[in-house]
Amino acid sequence: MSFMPISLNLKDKPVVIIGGGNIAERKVIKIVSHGAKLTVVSPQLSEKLAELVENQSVQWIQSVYKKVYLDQAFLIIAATNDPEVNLSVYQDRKPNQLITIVDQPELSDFHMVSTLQRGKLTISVSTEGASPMLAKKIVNQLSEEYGQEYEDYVEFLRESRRQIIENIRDKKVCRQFLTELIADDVIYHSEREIWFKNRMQQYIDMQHEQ
Ligand SMILES: C[C@@]1(CC(=O)O)C2=NC(=C\c3[nH]c(c(CCC(=O)O)c3CC(=O)O)Cc3[nH]c(c(CC(=O)O)c3CCC(=O)O)/C=C3\N/C(=C\2)[C@@H](CCC(=O)O)[C@]3(C)CC(=O)O)/[C@H]1CCC(=O)O
Ligand SMILES: NC(=O)c1ccc[n+]([C@@H]2O[C@H](COP(=O)([O-])OP(=O)(O)OC[C@H]3O[C@@H](n4cnc5c(N)ncnc54)[C@H](O)[C@@H]3O)[C@@H](O)[C@H]2O)c1
Repeated sequence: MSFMPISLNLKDKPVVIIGGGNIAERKVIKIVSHGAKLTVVSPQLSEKLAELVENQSVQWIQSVYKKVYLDQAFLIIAATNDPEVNLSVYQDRKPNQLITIVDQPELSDFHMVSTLQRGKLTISVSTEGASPMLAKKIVNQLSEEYGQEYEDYVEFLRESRRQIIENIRDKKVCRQFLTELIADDVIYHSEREIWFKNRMQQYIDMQHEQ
């Protein structure tokens, strides 16, 4: 079996995590940063999770696991330290609910991946549970090649692409210009906005001459 990587928009989506320990904490911090509506079900919470509950970033149901808590969930994470409880969460889920069981990668519908974020650029690495540490190591290596400068660069690409599509009618020319934008010397160009403006003018002039 192989897992297909996709990017999820979790804004305001209900996510339920069973268990409030170290592993739940790591998952919660990532999920909250993507705007999900998170509920943690657990008799106890780690210190950091308690802080998130305190500042209302996360809702806490102070209880042991019960099936009813899964009702509204879009995603479910079974993250207790009791394999039997994690397994019942798995068995109780509805067919349209996606679940991760932190101690059973092969039963899970999805895995959290190791990611490098540079603004709108996301690089994700997965080993499907074979070695999360290797995933992390590869991300660390990539973080040197794709430094902070990519955040501004990808913003520049987004805006430039919008302008190109708006102003250049010929699809082939459009593609040629878009390809020029991803050359290495553009990434590190100190005055790339000016370069882009001039280049755009050249393309527009060529368009008028035809
Ligand atoms: C990517 C990352 C995201 C995140 O968790 O946020 C993540 N684990 C991370 C770190 C990490 N996890 C573990 C260690 C200790 C070293 C070790 O044991 O290897 C470290 C290293 C560290 O902490 O530095 C132990 C571990 N992890 C799993 C098991 C269960 C098992 O294998 O049975 C055990 C053994 C439990 C035990 O028995 O002790 C299972 C899963 N962990 C996953 C994701 C999913 C598969 C992702 C993939 O393979 O690519 C999957 C299947 C399910 C899931 O949780 O979604 C995050 C990357 C770090 C980062 O980027 O910061
Ligand atoms: N996926 C991963 O990345 C990863 C990494 C390391 C370990 N693990 C696995 O994750 C498990 C949890 O690890 P941890 O370090 O977070 O453990 P932990 O002991 O810190 O936390 C366990 C949490 O589960 C809660 N809990 C226990 N029984 C419960 C129940 N019936 N209902 C609701 N909550 C309940 C506890 O109150 C506690 O908050 C480990 O047993 C291990 O198998 C997974």
